[in-house]
Amino acid sequence: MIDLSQKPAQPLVLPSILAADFTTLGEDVADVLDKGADGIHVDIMDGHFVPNLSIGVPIMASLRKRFPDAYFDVHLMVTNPELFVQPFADAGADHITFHIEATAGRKENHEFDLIKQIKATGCTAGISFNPPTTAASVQHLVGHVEMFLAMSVHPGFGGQKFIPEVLDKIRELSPKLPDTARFEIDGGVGPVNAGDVAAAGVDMIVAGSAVFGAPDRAAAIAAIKAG
Ligand SMILES: O=C(CO)[C@H](O)[C@H](O)COP(=O)(O)O
Ligand SMILES: [Fe+2]
Repeated sequence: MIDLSQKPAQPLVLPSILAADFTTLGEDVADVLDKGADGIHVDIMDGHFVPNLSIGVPIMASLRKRFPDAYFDVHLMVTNPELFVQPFADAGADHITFHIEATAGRKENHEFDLIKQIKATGCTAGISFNPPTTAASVQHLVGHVEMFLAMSVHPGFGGQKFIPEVLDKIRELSPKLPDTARFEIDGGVGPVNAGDVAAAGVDMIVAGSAVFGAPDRAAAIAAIKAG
């Protein structure tokens, strides 16, 4: 089980099930957990915040039922995160990340209400920010969330090309985090750039295609951890 308050010796690797085969999802998840994955990244898309749909609460519940001890990192790419926090927590999420962009135009301090709502469920809370969003836009949440998630692709689809400019934002923000908070990156990360992202200050790596699409998943996970 991942404890976000502890800095890991090596970056943690969380395969995104967006790149799994949904007809054999349980087998794919069992396989990557067996091959060294530290947890599973669950991408939730509403067709509104991002131009794609993915999965919903029943899949989360089935995964938790089959994998009672696994760590599930839920990434909400939705316009109204407040509607989905409790359902995903009830379905078995350990951690819930929402997007700062989803709070634009909402009432002042909406992000603090969301963080409070997530923590009230017993989950840890994360804030995500898209490639065009500055690190300064989320800096006021240092000390309030257990995880920062830098998107290194435009959210909505797996298998996209890594946007290297995001590394500058990670270098800017990561030294400001307390030891008890983690920095995650999501999108286009694999063995070829894992060393660069770790050097920039990331200690949790989401990898979809680079793990599920690898001929040797154990080797891919080990290579991402090793950088
Ligand atoms: O949030 C996401 C997309 O919005 C996914 O987690 C991400 O794209 C992972 O997939 P890959 O490693 O294939 O890029
Ligand atoms: Fe994601």
